[in-house]
Amino acid sequence: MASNDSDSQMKIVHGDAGYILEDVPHFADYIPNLPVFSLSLSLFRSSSITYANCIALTHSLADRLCTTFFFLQTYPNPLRSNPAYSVVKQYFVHMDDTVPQKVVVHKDSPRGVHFRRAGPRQKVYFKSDEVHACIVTCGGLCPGLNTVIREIVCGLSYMYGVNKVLGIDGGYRGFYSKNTITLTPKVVNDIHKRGGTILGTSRGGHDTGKIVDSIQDRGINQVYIIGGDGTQRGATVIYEEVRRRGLKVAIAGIPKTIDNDIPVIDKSFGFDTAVEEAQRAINAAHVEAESIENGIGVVKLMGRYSGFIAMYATLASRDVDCCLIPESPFYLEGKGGLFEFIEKRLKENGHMVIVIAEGAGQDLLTESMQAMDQKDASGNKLLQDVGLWISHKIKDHFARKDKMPINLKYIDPTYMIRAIPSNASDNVYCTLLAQSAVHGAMAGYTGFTVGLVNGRQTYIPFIRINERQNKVVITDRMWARLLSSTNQPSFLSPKDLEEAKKAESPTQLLEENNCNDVGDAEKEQPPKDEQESGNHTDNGIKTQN
Ligand SMILES: Nc1ncnc2c1ncn2[C@@H]1O[C@H](COP(=O)(O)OP(=O)(O)OP(=O)(O)O)[C@@H](O)[C@H]1O
Ligand SMILES: O=P(O)(O)OC[C@H]1O[C@](O)(CO)[C@@H](O)[C@@H]1O
Ligand SMILES: [Mg+2]
Repeated sequence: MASNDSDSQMKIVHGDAGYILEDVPHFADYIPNLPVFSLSLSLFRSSSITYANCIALTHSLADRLCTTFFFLQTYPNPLRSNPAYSVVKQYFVHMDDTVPQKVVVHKDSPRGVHFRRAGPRQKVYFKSDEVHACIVTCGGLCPGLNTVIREIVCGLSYMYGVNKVLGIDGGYRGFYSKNTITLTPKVVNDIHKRGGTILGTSRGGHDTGKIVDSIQDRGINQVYIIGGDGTQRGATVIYEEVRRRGLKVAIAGIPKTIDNDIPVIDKSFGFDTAVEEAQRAINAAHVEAESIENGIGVVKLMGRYSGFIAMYATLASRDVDCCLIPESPFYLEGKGGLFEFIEKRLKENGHMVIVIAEGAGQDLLTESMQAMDQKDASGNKLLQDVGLWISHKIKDHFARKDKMPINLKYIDPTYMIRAIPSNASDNVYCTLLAQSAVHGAMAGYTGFTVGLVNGRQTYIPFIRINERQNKVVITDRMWARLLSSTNQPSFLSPKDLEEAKKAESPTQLLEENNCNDVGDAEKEQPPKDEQESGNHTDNGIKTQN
């Protein structure tokens, strides 16, 4: 049984044994079906024309009606006759295929939340020459943006014979304030080898009415929106307005962020590339630090609210002695503080490397500096430079009379790790995301973000993507692994720890239940929210297959 939830963004379908499908919207939810076959039959009965002619006649009439009044009509998927796909056994995704959000389960656990599996469908809701697609990139840069653009253009063209694709220049505001760029497979052929986005990007400038007017005026019927959490929220209101106007326009989101702060999905594209590039900075910091007495290398990495890049770059490098992230509070002075740890490590090893995410320690900065309450055009808080601040603090501390002399080098590669082209693995990931988005839009789905869940491509309702930010859970095993790898203190006071446990209790509960005590879990079904967030993986980020 299906029921519609908040603004029809999520259709919930319940099945046996606690199965829940959090489905994505479809044109059929709000555009009336054209009764093609009843029309054909009535014509056939009432006239002397043959049945075949009658079907052809109604189809052509239906085509015209569809174009004018947005009635729905389906067509066989052109991939059926595509030599690349016709040999693939079971190429089309079964309409009942869904992917579980949680793969670690107990014997008697409910089956839990599922998402619709992405991929090509038997029937499509657009004829190739009817499609007029557009692509827009918003928010900060991220490795792989050009690859996604390339693969949407090539996917539409090579798989579905679609040749009308526009690039929107400079983010959301480009819909109404700039010219468009014509995108063809030839134009995008080499772009995956370049960093950035050939379409340009921006923050702010989201005027829903003007954007949808522009979509309508240009006759666009597929909109591919590539961007982070803010962008996906913007895509949601565009979808809602499109639906309110009853337009046959598919709105498909492709999640982008090197911060990896988008929930539900295994990880965002470009993240691997950013972590890899961060190694070069960490390596340089290490070389500098170990070449000089009491050398300290400080590296600042991106991560406004989520410390995934810092955590993964630290784990990958093995040269890092201390990793500081926004999710884990720390303090400088006194027993158990950062200065004490630095002194200890320098005495042990003669050098050390500190990796700090840009959003870490912002509370300490505002304590010691004048509070800066500025925001960017999208409303994101502008952060103060924690790398510079902590470098000064460490230098000042060790410059005191009774302290050891230190040599500190500060490296800030923040923009360098996101302005590069994607690596091989991200390129493959970008290709799959782009192709899944194209299949979804062609199949009439809308209001969805495409994403990898437990290694499978899925369509996720916008509402699930918007409901929270993905963060490192410091009471999870992955952060514990990092602490044991660097052998750094957690810097958490008992009060901090208590708060962290409270904030992230669902995950912690699940982990505890997994290892120690299943009693409580069996006694009481956790609320829906808790069941969902208990899907943290052993590595904090799931890898793609
Ligand atoms: N709630 C919202 N409603 C409508 N538009 C929004 C909303 N939040 C953000 N946007 C728009 O989305 C675009 C991108 O947002 P933002 O600058 O926050 O980047 P992002 O997509 O979160 O990417 P990242 O933070 O990873 O760089 C901007 O044009 C912004 O105006
Ligand atoms: O300087 P900009 O372009 O606003 O981007 C900075 C922000 O973008 C991000 O990389 C997210 O895209 C954050 O980590 C960072 O705070
Ligand atoms: Mg964001």
